[in-house]
Amino acid sequence: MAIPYPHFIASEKAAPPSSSLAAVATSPAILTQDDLKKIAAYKAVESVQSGMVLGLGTGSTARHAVARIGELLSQGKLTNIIGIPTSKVTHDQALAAGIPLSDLDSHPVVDLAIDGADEVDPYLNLVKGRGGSLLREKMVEGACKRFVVIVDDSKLVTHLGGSGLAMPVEIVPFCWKFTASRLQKMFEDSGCVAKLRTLGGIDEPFVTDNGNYVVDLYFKSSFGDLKVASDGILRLPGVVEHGMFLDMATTVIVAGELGVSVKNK
Ligand SMILES: O=C(CO)[C@H](O)[C@H](O)COP(=O)(O)O
Repeated sequence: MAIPYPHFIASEKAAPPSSSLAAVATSPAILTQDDLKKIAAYKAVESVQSGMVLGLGTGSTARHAVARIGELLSQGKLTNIIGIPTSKVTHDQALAAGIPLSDLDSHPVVDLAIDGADEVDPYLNLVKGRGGSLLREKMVEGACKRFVVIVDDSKLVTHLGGSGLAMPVEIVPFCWKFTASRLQKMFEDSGCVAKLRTLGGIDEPFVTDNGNYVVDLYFKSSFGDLKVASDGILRLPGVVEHGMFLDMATTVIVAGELGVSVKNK
C-alpha cells in the first residue's frame, strides 16, 4: 500500500531533506518524474547506517541517493561509509561528494546496494542497464546482503520486456553483428528486434566502462520463462552479461503521485 507523502514528510523530520525535496513534497500536484526519483532515493538512504559498505548505483535515480549519502556524510550524520561504485560516472560523482571509495577486490561483501531500474515486475525481477552499466551493477549488487531498488511508478510492468523498451545485453565488440543476429534469432517467436546501441544520433557504437558494446533487444510479446531466457542468452559466446536481474532485489521502493510504497521480498 502506498504511504501518502504527508506521512513520508513526517518521517523525514529526523533528517530533514534538502530544500528542493521539501518544496516538492508539500506540493504533490506538481511532482515531476525527477521529484519522484528523488523521493524514492531519499527513502532508501534512510536504511544506510554508519560503518556500512555500500553499493552505489548508476542513473538518474541512483544519483540522488549518492548525493544524499554525500550530504549526510558532510553533516556528520553518517560516518565510516565505504562506497563501491557501479560505473565511472558514479565513481566521479561519489568522489566529488566526499564518499570514500573501494572495490569488490578489497570489499567482497557489500552491506547494502541502492540502485534504480528500468523495469520492475510483480516478483521484483528487474530489467537494468539502459544506462549501460549492467555488468558492474550485477557484480556489485550480486555481492550485497541487501539490494534496495528505487523507482518512480512508471517503471512497474506486468512482465519483463513489457514496457516495449530495450532489454540490454552487453557483448564483446568482436563480430558484434553475428552475436546480435543470434540474439534476435533466439527470440524470433517473441518478435524480437536486436539493435546495437549507438551514441545519440550517430553511428558510433556506445562503449561500456568495460570496453564492450550493448545490443538492445525489443520484444513484441512476452519472451516466456525468465530463467530459460537468461540461461539461453548467457550460453551464447560473445555475450558478457544481460540486463535481467532475477531474484536479486530484496526491496523495491516505488514513488508515485499518491505516495511512496515499499515492497519487500
Ligand atoms: O541500470 C541502470 C544503468 O545501467 C539504471 O539503474 C537504470 O537504467 C535506471 O536509470 P534511471 O534511474 O536513470 O531511470
